[in-house]
Amino acid sequence: MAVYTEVTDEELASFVATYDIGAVLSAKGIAEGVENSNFLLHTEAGFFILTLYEKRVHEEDLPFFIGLMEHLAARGITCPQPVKNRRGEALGRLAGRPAAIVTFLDGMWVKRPGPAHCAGVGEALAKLHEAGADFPMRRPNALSLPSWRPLFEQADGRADEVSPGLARRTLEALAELERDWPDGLPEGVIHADLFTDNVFFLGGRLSGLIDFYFACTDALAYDLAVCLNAWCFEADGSFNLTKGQAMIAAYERVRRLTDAEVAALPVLCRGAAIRFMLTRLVDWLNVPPGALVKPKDPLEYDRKLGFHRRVASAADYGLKR
Ligand SMILES: Nc1ncnc2c1ncn2[C@@H]1O[C@H](COP(=O)(O)OP(=O)(O)OP(=O)(O)O)[C@@H](O)[C@H]1O
Ligand SMILES: N[C@@H](CCO)C(=O)O
Repeated sequence: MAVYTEVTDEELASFVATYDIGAVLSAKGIAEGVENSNFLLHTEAGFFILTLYEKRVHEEDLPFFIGLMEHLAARGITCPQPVKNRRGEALGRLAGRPAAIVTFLDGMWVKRPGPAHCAGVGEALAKLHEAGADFPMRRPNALSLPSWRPLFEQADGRADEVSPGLARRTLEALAELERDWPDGLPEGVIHADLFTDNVFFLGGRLSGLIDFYFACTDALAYDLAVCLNAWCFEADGSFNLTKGQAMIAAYERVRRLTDAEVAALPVLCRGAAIRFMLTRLVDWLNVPPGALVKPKDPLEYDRKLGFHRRVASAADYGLKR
């Protein structure tokens, strides 16, 4: 459960009193997520999500995230909407952290996605890319290639404690990525963390997207690589070609990939895998004392990286041309 910051009843009541959403009836820490502290907030006006932004979210980036959620919603993407306080502000401070209240989205995330869910995500991702095209703000991806070696260094020589050989495999993959990382691909707003727990479904249909706190300006096809990693592998570590096909085809029905994006897909998938392996590794080795959080397994992404390093072309992910 991700609650890093505890909030007293008094602090919460006076924070909520600055909004027009009635008094607090209850607030429960949410048993999912690893990044921020999230609470399901029930007030006299209904249900909301209260988020306290933690270590990886920089306060100066919050206007980008808040503005993006408003921009996307205005273009038909269902995502949480920041609730403004009586002074018209979407961002406040609570228990010493930056904090916001956003609207509650109905739906459930799926633990075992099938090809139809993957198709839903492919379509939603391409629509998000199109809807973000005229978003005026920019935010560089703080977790792209230049950050990976420093992240590995934060693991402080302890990678092999997690799995023998992990340090060598990671350093080899990093060197390949530093040599092969593509330039000049079509860029725009990307979600950058569209994992299964950030996509809600209602009655089999995709009903909304959440957790825009890694969103940034980067190669659009990198976002597809993140989703192929997060949605299209089986528990035994194998890549499910049917799911990959469904996701890529649905994406391309909305936005066709360029030849350069198709050629770059394998290296982008390797990059996405190492990004999540490294943040998981650092978190695995540094669980804050007393935090209610279950760190995620870095080795899942080490295995995915191993698969991508053997891939020859985008056809191995199910792209048909
Ligand atoms: N707007 C929302 N409506 C409904 N439920 C939400 C909303 N925002 C968050 N949640 C719930 O809270 C959980 C954690 O939220 P979120 O994914 O934003 O946290 P996080 O710590 O940033 O997680 P992650 O590890 O995915 O980065 C979600 O899985 C979902 O159950
Ligand atoms: N989605 C990420 C956690 C949030 O960055 C992961 O599964 O590692």
